[in-house]
Amino acid sequence: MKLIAVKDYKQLSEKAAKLIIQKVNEKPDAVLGLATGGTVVGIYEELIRDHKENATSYKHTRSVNLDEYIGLAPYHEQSYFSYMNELFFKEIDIQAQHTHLPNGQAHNVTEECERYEQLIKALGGIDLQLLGIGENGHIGFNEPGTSFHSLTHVVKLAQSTREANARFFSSIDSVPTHAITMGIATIMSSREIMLVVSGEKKAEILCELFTHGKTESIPATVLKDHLNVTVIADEQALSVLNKQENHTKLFTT
Ligand SMILES: O=P(O)(O)OC[C@H]1O[C@](O)(CO)[C@@H](O)[C@@H]1O
Repeated sequence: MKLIAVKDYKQLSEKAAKLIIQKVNEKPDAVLGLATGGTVVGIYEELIRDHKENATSYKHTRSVNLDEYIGLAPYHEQSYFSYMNELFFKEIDIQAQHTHLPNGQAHNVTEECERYEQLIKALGGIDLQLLGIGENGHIGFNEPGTSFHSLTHVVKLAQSTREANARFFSSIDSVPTHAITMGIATIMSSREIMLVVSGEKKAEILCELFTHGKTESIPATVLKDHLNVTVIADEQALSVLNKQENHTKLFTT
């Protein structure tokens, strides 16, 4: 894993956006794997700013999102469908029919998982997958213990994940209990992966990611097996790792 250390959240957002813009300029019909959550908000803001100032076009770009809650109406303000439309898609020129999320309202969620997996294949696979990380090491909604061989599937959300995401809802009871997520093998099939990590709350897990061997109890450690992963982390997120002896060996950038 290549590590890019940046000063703060602003620099993280700018750096990550720059790499996404580069990808879209190189390959206008790229398939972008997109993420939700708090960390990536600044990246979408940067991409929107760039789209308005420099006219980077997403007209031919396709997108697939990592995950979606089960049971929220698509237009519920906390559905990831709403999140993506409100915070990104409606501000750029991406075509609605080119944007994809799992359907958390499907009658048959197992079939929906299969459909989503086939869709990613039909699009030709993911060129660049953007990832955040949960405090417990989850990627997408793949909680600790998820098989590294998993494809798109239904997950029961860890209580800690529901608590972490409760800040977006009126109360913890309103946070859905289940979600559909790309599996770990689905994520790993992306040609390139960018993991963004910001803030003190992520410092312990980021340190574990770099210092721990590969283990299904820390889903993100699977990324060590991927040949093209860039981690962008800010000073606060790196604060625990920076205290480790020999940590500089881990830095490639
Ligand atoms: O950026 P945040 O809000 O800390 O979330 C980290 C990760 O957790 C999730 O929000 C899921 O809980 C992912 O979508 C995200 O990548």
